[in-house]
Amino acid sequence: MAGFFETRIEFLKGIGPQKAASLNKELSIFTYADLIQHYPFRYEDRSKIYKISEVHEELPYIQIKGRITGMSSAGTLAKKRIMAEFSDGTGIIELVWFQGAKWVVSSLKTGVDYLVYGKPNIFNGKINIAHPEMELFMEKSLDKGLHPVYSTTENLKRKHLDSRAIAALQEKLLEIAMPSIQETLPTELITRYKLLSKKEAMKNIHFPGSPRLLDEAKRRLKFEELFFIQLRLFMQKQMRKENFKGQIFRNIPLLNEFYKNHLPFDLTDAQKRVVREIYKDLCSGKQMNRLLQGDVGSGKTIVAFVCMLMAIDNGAQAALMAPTEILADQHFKGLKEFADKLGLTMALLTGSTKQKDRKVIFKDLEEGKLNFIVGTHALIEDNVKFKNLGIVIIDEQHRFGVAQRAKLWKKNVIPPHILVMTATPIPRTLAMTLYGDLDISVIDELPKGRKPIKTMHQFDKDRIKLFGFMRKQIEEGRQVYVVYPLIEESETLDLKDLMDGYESISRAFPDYALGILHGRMTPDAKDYEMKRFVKGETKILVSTTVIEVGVNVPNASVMVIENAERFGLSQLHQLRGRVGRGSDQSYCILMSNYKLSRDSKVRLETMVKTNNGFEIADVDLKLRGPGDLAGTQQSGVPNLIIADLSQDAVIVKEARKAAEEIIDKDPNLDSDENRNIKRQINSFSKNDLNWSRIS
Ligand SMILES: Nc1ncnc2c1ncn2[C@@H]1O[C@H](COP(=O)(O)OP(=O)(O)OP(=O)(O)O)[C@@H](O)[C@H]1O
Repeated sequence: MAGFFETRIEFLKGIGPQKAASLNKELSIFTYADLIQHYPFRYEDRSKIYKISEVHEELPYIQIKGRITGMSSAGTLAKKRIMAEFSDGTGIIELVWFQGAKWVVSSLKTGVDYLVYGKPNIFNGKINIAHPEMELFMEKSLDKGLHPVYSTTENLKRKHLDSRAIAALQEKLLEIAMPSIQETLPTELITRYKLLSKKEAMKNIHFPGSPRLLDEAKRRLKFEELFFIQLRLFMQKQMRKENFKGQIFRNIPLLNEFYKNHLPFDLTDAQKRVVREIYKDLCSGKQMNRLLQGDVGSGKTIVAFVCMLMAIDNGAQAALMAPTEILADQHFKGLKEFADKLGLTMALLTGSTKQKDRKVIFKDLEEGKLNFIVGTHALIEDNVKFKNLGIVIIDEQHRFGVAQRAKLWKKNVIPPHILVMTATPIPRTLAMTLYGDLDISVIDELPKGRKPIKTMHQFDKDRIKLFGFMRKQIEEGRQVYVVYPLIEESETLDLKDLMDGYESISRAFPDYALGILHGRMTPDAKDYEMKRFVKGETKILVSTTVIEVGVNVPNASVMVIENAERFGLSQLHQLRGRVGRGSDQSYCILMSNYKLSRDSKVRLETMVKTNNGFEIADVDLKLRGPGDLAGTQQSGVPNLIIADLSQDAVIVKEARKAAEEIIDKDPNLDSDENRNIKRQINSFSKNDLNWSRIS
């Protein structure tokens, strides 16, 4: 019954044009497929009755049975609160209704038993339930089993469809839909991963037969959703490997010379391993698409340079793209030293490169006079053309979109090899989904002699102690960063904080030169301040987060982060990564006031507890959820219907493994056992539906 699920919902009995309009508008439900995939967001267990004496605020939704023993009200007319005292003989709990609940007073009775359902909260030291669901108690109301609760069309009052009404629609739809629900996974996978069938899963996700069946239904549907995402990623990767030839860069004379004569240190084993992995790709004849993950300070830049040499060694050009001007500039200066020693030509291209210099750069690039170029996203512009671009290295990919990555491809007849470097640790589950079509290399080792950074959390009142500590470090020859938050919405206010901070530090350190750095300064002024700090002329750099990513001043050993509670975890980790880049013991001091939200507390405690970027990323993902991780919004976190990347790491791994094995064995899904998958995929491309849609 192809097309059944594309039927518009107004054809379902009980949905007239008004209800349909409200479902369309409020819940984006247009078709049977949309409705059946409008899964409950929680379930109510109406079989258990709690004693009031057992109730505490940590419990989720609960049910209690008892009588109203008194009513009262408080507040002004506009903000009126109505309270009922509710007792079951073991204790008393308060039920509360806020404004607009006049009917409560008139409809509630004393002297009769009620079943009350809601979420217990604590208010003024007392437990209460706000806006509970209430019904007169009858034996039959103690229904066994779990009841679905759906998000509803609350805002359109007149055409309101509450959760019960939606449940009734689901019941009707399921009944007629059953014969059309097709299995989307091969039997072998269902058996191996002990999954429910699609039909069973759909039935139980809406109307669970038991808590165990509900868990299994969720697992099955999450698995399916993630499996098809992974499958698509592997298919894309496979297609690229088949269709795109890569330039072969086998000769490495310059690289050898650099390695023997100019490399300032021995590469770590992890760096060597990654260089080998990349070299293998560049000799393979296939286009490389690789993600290089390495924690802050793990030495990715030198690996990038070595890879660029591989291209230059074979007559091609290389490009390195950074997310900010400061960083592009720093890469340029760092790499120029090496380039000069090897007699290579290079240029820097950013938004502030002057027009007349641009013209020269464009010409030289196109004529092949430049071996490599470092820049910001200015490199993506259409008028930047190369003679033969062999490799593109993108630092901090998550700030560029996937689309921008694709644009770079088109800069050469044979697409350039692409290496994406990221220091922001991405939790593995997210990396698998965001970068699942890339091969991944990891630098999981810091250069020798690095001491773990000591992190401390201090309160604002400890400032005198802090200044004493900073002074001691400076006297020992080190330098200090003091970072203030700068959040766009409150930029003026934050800038004032920064200036006040700068002034109080200059009063406390009249004998030392200070620098200041923020986003509103001109590029020249920023450059001047940064240079002074790099040279060691300024001892303290008071800055906003413009120094967040990649800035490398190995002599700086103290990072003070003001209002640390206002930063996200990955940002704190990035900032901390600006110290501990040399062999000195380094410190990170997180300053905050006393009043901290629960999340801020977890963030600061995590920072104190661990230096490991991946652990930090996992906590971050749990706190914020995948869609919200810094910079990932536009870069392809898929819109998931049921799976949750922050909770479902195990299922992501299983689904990925299953997808990989299938594509390895049967890349075109031709075998009989994969026909369910193929049918499903064909239906996606035909209808352009979400990848987890039912066929
Ligand atoms: N094998 C090594 N031995 C000693 N020092 C090294 C080694 N590799 C890199 N370094 C030095 O470590 C510092 C950090 O390296 P780099 O700037 O490449 O880090 P990164 O991985 O880019 O980190 P971030 O993402 O924080 O910028 C630099 O001063 C670099 O010269």
